[in-house]
Amino acid sequence: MTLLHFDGDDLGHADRVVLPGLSLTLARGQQVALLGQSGAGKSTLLGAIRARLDPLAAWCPQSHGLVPLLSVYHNVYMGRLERQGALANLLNLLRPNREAWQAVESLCAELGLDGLLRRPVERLSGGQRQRVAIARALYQQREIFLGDEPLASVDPHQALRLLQRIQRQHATSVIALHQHRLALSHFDRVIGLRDGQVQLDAASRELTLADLDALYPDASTSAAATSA
Ligand SMILES: Nc1ncnc2c1ncn2[C@@H]1O[C@H](COP(=O)(O)OP(=O)(O)OP(=O)(O)O)[C@@H](O)[C@H]1O
Repeated sequence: MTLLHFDGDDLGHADRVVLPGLSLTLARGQQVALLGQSGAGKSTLLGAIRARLDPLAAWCPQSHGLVPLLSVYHNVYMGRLERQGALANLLNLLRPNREAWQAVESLCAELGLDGLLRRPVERLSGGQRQRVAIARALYQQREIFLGDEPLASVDPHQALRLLQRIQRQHATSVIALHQHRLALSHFDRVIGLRDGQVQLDAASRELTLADLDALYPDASTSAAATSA
């Protein structure tokens, strides 16, 4: 079932079109990997998809969007802020309610963040912050998952585990990533951007690593990406 359709749309930013005349259809029930070299427009496309799908989509941004001074618990809890009234949120900031605490605790345990709920995010490693950002997106409990390189700062084993966790909860996802083997093995469809266009859009089972390499004109980038 069609989820959204871009029909020759110019996507970009206030003063700059990045993806001119973009045509693309996304369907429910598809796990989509979004590839392309740095600057190809992955974040721009994800932003446009997010704007169309809100409030159906959970969002895990590239910059993580965490509040460094607040605890892991509070950062994850923020995923559902808009579902509660202001007073409930304020009280929960001062003194977490037990139900919310348990839910966040069990989610964090699944992501290898056990024992860290009270720690300010500024005192976490890059990979731990990444997992907090994923936990916050999972905590949103939306139908669709949109992730802008959510697996960038974790090791390959963790990346696989986190991806499986994300996809178990979301039958539909669009995730920007640079791990080509994962794109072929754990996604239904690969969309590849290059030179402001969708250069590749195919079922992952029909693709090879060489097809994905062609999205990266810089050979060294390509070697780094495919080795993951
Ligand atoms: N807010 C903005 N205003 C104007 N131009 C922008 C803005 N954000 C990004 N761009 C430009 O749009 C182009 C695409 O950027 P985008 O962030 O979408 O690429 P990307 O594929 O996500 O890159 P990366 O892998 O490095 O995150 C780049 O040339 C970038 O400089």
